[in-house]
Amino acid sequence: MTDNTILIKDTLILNPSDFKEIKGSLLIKNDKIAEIDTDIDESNVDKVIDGKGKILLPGFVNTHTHLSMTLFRGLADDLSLDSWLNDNIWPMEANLTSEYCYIGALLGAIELIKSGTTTFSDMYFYMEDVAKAVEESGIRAVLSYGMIDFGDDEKREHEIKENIALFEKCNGMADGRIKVFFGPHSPYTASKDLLEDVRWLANEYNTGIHIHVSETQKEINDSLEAHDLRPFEYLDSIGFLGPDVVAAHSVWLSHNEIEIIKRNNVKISHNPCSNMKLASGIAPIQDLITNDICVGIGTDGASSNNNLDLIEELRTASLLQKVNLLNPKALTSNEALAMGTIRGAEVLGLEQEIGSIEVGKKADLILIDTNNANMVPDSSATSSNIIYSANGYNVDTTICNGKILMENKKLTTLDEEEIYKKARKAIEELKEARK
Ligand SMILES: CSC[C@H]1O[C@@H](n2cnc3c(O)ncnc32)[C@H](O)[C@@H]1O
Ligand SMILES: [Zn+2]
Repeated sequence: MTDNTILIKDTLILNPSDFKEIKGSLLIKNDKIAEIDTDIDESNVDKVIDGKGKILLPGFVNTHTHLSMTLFRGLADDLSLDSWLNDNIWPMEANLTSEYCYIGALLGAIELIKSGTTTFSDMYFYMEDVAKAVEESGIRAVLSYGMIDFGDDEKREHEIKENIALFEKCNGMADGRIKVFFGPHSPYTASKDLLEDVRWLANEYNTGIHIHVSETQKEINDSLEAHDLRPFEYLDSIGFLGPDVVAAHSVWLSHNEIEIIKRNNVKISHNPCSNMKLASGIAPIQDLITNDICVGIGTDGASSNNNLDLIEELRTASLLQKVNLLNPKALTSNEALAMGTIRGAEVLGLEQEIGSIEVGKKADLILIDTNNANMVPDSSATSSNIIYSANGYNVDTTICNGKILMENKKLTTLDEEEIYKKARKAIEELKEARK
């Protein structure tokens, strides 16, 4: 079989693992980066992309989302987490079907690809249908089934069976673009037995765990009441934590909990827009980074954000730390860019494959077009122009696993209009079913 080659020529390559900039070209061979040089011969190359006036970056990594929830965008705004979830989202989710989750995931995949995200980590229901959307769209994903048992033994067994079935069916699927984690929803919805079973299963299957932790003050108070311990103290006390645990939100942390996170090498997914919109709080991200804790970025679902634009999420993360600490040097544009790429890859245990631009790594790459009003002039450092000035709409090309998913803003794998039509119909039906 002959190699499939793509040359991205005459571009500005910015590698967030060392922030070195190269003016030159990059050659993709099949699914991997094959060569990076100031000049690469373009004869015998299957496809040439002109990168002039563009910045080449690794694709962004969204470490916490619920892709099918894109259907619920704008459905329940201006609410606290408690009321958003209990009175609005859970009643809507009761009527979800595999088809709705599939359409919601396709809708989300369009938004991810268009705004430069090539990998996302998801915890939700009907995950085999999300896997189907991942396979068809060409994106990369870490999928987990969201397990909730509220202490019910029968439910626990069912939830565990679902996540194991997902692992057995989908781990390694889509040419290896899909990995499966275990997804206990949170310490307040998953019993101690379920959390202990998940810890054992993650070791047995040699995979990761995706969980919401310490999102609101209410969660801290409830945990203190139930266990006399804060959420991370409780998870530590039952031996749940480890380097394979990805804790979303992690907003309300005591000094002792930061120590616990560090000691267990737990990975954090920071979700600033969702935390702001639900008025949950401000996570101590600068503190975590200073403590050498690995922090990636995530949007959470589009129902609590309300979009999946990681450039906007990184900008918000940076500005929020600055204003919270009254320190303009907090979460710099370099730190934010790393958080959206190489740190995100580390959070998901994928740093050997993705997250930076290096020969031998997977060709998950994006081009940002600087010839847009909001990016001219580019007198600042390149990372500053991306984090402080750009947004997802400036992405014009997205490549995942060596395959072009969007070129010059045109999607190659998904039919936008068709999916928008189906998504509009799906949410109307779901709203009708709730009445
Ligand atoms: C059991 S599948 C995932 C479950 O999580 C819900 N969810 C979405 N966003 C949040 C959040 O910020 N905190 C807690 N739970 C969240 C989602 O609606 C599903 O029910
Ligand atoms: Zn979430």
